[in-house]
Amino acid sequence: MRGHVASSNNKPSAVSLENVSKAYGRVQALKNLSFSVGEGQFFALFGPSSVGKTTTLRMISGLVIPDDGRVALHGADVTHAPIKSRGVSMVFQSFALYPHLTVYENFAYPLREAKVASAEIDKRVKETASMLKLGHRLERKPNTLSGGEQQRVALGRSLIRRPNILLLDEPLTNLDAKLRHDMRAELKRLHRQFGMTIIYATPDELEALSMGEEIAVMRDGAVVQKGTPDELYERPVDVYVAGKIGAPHINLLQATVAENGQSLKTGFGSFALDRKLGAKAGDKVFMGVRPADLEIASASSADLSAPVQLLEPLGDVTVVSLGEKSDNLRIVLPESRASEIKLGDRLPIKIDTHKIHVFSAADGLALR
Ligand SMILES: Nc1ncnc2c1ncn2[C@@H]1O[C@H](COP(=O)(O)OP(=O)(O)OP(=O)(O)O)[C@@H](O)[C@H]1O
Repeated sequence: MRGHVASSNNKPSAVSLENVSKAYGRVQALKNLSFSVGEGQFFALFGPSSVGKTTTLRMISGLVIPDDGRVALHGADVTHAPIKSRGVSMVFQSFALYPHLTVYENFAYPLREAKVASAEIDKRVKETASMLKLGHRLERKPNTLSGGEQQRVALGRSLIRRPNILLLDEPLTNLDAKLRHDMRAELKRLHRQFGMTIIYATPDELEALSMGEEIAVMRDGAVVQKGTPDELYERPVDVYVAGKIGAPHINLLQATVAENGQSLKTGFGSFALDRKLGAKAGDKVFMGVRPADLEIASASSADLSAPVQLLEPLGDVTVVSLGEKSDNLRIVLPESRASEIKLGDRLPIKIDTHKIHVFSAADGLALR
């Protein structure tokens, strides 16, 4: 996939991985993985545990050499280039700080190594500490800090070098909810201010969607789909991506393609589609519809009606599950509307047919 090296405007990508593979003994951590990241982009690498996110970042930084494939930075092949020459800085999930040095000296260390002048070091240490709310901890040693504070020191030690490419491996995992929220905003601000390329690995969907200008969704050591949050939400390539992107999760109903190839039969009745599917009558599929694309309608305009099985209040909205047997449809209602509803009530529902996704039951791929 040579086309991955350059972005659409022919400028080289900041980072490009082409068909890289890596095995650890019998574990195939990465399999023919390819993706590219534009210069200055905030890019998210998203997928569950063990999918290969850390291995991918380590390969970009030079800590792991691929068994096969090619790694390029700014258009130059670095597959076998030494770590130091790459201009890449990585914050690990399990951060390693210098235990005998104070927070100040942990921050200053990479700059002293790079022979930066003391006045500049002092300025940057204080700036970084204040940004990470560590100004009052500068004289402490790492082992006297909380896990979250230690993680922020690790982050600061990478940021202070103003790297061209910053790799962040689940950097906010150890922080409490409030600090995570603040740190996300801080990272976005830093990105705007310094314009470096950031690749941010996370198993957290909301984090990937809120941080990433583009997101690569990973499964089994490969990228299944790369796109903006909207592209992934609107046009998932398969049932896996559809299920990973969007909260509450997309509804997936077992369905059969009807005679005309243009409607689906489900446990909730038949639904006309706005297009003819590339599938045969009788083919088994999944009909995907997002909770947000269902609404309560008047009885005369409803596409289906079903009893309320479960009400899950989430504060300002409530997730309402409808259905009788195993088939189940979730819709999201404002709390004010949901408060009028009781278990067992039959609700008339309208589906936005333009928003129906169809996936092959055989291989999970989207049928357009
Ligand atoms: N040094 C290693 N030796 C052996 N196996 C490894 C090594 N590093 C990674 N693996 C294996 O490779 C696979 C991918 O691991 P990786 O750490 O890249 O996943 P991840 O998506 O970052 O997961 P997590 O979110 O849990 O960190 C896993 O099955 C892991 O056990």
